[in-house]
This record gives sequence, C-alpha cells and structure tokens, in this order.
Amino acid sequence: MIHNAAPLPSHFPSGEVPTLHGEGRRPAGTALALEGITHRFGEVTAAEDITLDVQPEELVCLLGPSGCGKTTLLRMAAGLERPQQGRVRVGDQLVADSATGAWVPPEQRNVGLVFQDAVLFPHLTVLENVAFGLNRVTAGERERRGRALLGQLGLGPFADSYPHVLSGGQQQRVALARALAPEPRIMLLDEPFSGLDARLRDRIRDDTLHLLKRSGTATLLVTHDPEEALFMADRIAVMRDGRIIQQGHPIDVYCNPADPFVVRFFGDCNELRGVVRNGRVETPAGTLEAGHLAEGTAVQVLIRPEALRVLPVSRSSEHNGSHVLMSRLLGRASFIHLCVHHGTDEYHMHAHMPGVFLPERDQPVDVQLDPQQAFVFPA
Ligand SMILES: Nc1ncnc2c1ncn2[C@@H]1O[C@H](COP(=O)(O)OP(=O)(O)OP(=O)(O)O)[C@@H](O)[C@H]1O
Repeated sequence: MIHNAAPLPSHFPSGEVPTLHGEGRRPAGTALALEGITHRFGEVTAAEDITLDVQPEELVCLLGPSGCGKTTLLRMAAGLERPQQGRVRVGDQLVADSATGAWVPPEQRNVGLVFQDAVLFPHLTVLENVAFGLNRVTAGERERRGRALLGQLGLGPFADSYPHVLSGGQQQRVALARALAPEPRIMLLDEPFSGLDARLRDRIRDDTLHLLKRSGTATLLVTHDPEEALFMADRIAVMRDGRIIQQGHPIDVYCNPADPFVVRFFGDCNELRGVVRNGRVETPAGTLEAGHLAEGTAVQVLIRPEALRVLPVSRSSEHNGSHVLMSRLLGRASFIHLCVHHGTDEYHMHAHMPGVFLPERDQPVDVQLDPQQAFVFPA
C-alpha cells in the first residue's frame, strides 16, 4: 500500500544581528517547566501527563497535528489557562500549581506572547506599540530600545506610522518586537508565521530565528509544520492526542522516529508490510536490518521517497522490469512514480531525487535504498 504526500535573503548579513541582552546578562536555570500537566475539556484530553522544559537560550518546538493540545500547553505557560493537574514554572517562579492553587496571572509571569494574528493597538504608533510593555524604564530608554528593536527587524522607517499602513508580515514583526522588548524570561509563539504567504514566511522565520538567538531568549514555538520545526528548533517535542510521543534534537526525531506516526508526520512515505527473516526485512527496493525485532515478527516498513535512488538502465531481458510511471518537477527536487518489480509482485513507489531529474515514462530503472531513511516497526 502506498500513501501519497528558499528563504529570501535575511535582513541581517551573517554576524551582524544586534544583541538585545547585554553580554553577561544570560539567565541561568530552566526558563520554562511544565510538570505533570493533565487537562481535559469534557471528553477531550488536551494534555495527558505532560512534562516539558525549555532551557535558557533554547528554542523548543511543540509539533503536532491540529487539535493535539499544543496551544493548550502554550496557554498554560502564558497563564491564560489553569492546569487541572500539574505545575508550571517560569524561571525560578512557580506560577501555577494545581495541588496548592498557586497562581500567578499572565502580566506577572515575564513571558512574551505572539499569536498567529498580530493584534496591535491601532491608536498607537509602531514605536509606541513596541514600547508599550516597557513601563519600568525612562521615556528615553523606552524610545531607544523600541527603535533598536524595530531597526533589527527592518522596521525602522515605520516607527512613527500607525499599524494600519503595515502589511500583515510587518505587523507580525512589530508584534514580535513588542513581545521581545521587555526581555521576557520566555517567548511563547503560537503559529506566528502561518498567516503569511510562503516567501514572506520564510524570510520572517529566518529573521525571527536570528533575533531570538542573538538575544538569547528562551522560546517555546507551537507549529503544525514539520519543516518549520526543523528550521527553527534546537529541540522538537512531537505531540499526538494530548501526549508528547517523542522529544529530542531535530536530527534524532527525524532520523530515529519513535513510531510510524512520527515518520508520517514529517512527510508521506512508501508503506509496505514484511516479516523478519534472519534479522532482516526484505523490501522491493532492498533489504533492511530488523534491529531487535524477533525472527518471524510481522513488520511495517516506511520508506521516505528520498530514500529511493533511481538509476536509469538500458532495456534488457535480464532487467527485472522496474520502470518509471511518471516524473514531475517539484522545484528543488523531482518526484518520480515508479513501478518496482520484486519477484512476481509489482509495487507503486514514490521517489524524490534532488534537482531536475525527469526520466521518461517506461524508462527501465534500478532502485537503490538508503537505509537511513527507511524504518521498520512491528506491524
Ligand atoms: N476552551 C476549550 N473548550 C473546549 N475544548 C477545547 C478548548 N480549547 C481546546 N479545546 C480542545 O482541546 C483539544 C486541543 O486543542 P488545542 O487548541 O490545544 O490543540 P492544537 O494542537 O493547538 O490545535 P490547533 O493547531 O488546531 O490550534 C482540541 O480537541 C480542542 O478542540
């Protein structure tokens, strides 16, 4: 059975992103900790015994499909939702504890919040919006910091404009600057780029990443977009149905997925069935190690399209008959529909090849398998 599935230049030439925090002001200790959070809305379990931390300067992505509970966790960190069970800490401060009823309201948590739709104060200028939360510093310092942040995000010329003259992407950057201005202990970003068109989104993502990293701000980013998580995250926590099913470095999550759901979530793949024989599993494209799985175990095999290398060969009577059904250019890669012969069986498989690689229909091919992009799980 087969399941079918450039950033623009940054504002900041490499190494030129200004620093928000002064040197030596890096915070110590965990920036955010969610401990044993369980939360239900009626029959729906939005969070089930969630434990997650964000370290200083770290960018953690909560990644999962719609409705899995990402926003609920972010809202608990922000203080917009009280956990029915569990604790929340921001820095050293216990801000919510279901056992004792301890509760610190959002405005006292030292968190920065940015949602999908930037909501700016329409009656304040862009600079006044950014300086809004800076009420403990002098007017001069407010203006200096506000202008510095706007400059870092390429919005300096708009400082004295009102929000309605800005594009959606510019408004989103102002919202980011406003949230960053008070130097929060943690930034909480909920799908902040999803309302933007693709090219603008790539650019704002890139600018945001550089700004957060240079400012050393710990960040929890909610996204349903696996590419965004890979681009932004130091650590990814994959969620499904209110649970974190895997967390780790992006490479671990991508290359050592915990289960088929995680593999599929990063992109459609070729799915096959097999059986462990002599510690290995045979597939139409090649043989895979079965790891610790016992002899005779029925398995499912998930093969990413990029795991398949397609080699055109000349037509001959010795060739096994594997051939191209269709080729399409996706842009940076080419997508090839294959009919792969294996014994007396034929399999429809999908391959991704880098660049422009468009073999014609019926072209005989050999297919090679990169085992690092193929995964075996008990069926
Ligand atoms: N206030 C609420 N009342 C009732 N159900 C809610 C409420 N908030 C969230 N839910 C439900 O809890 C579950 C988790 O929702 P949540 O918004 O946290 O998921 P999500 O992963 O952020 O999804 P999305 O990406 O679509 O925002 C969903 O089934 C949602 O319908």
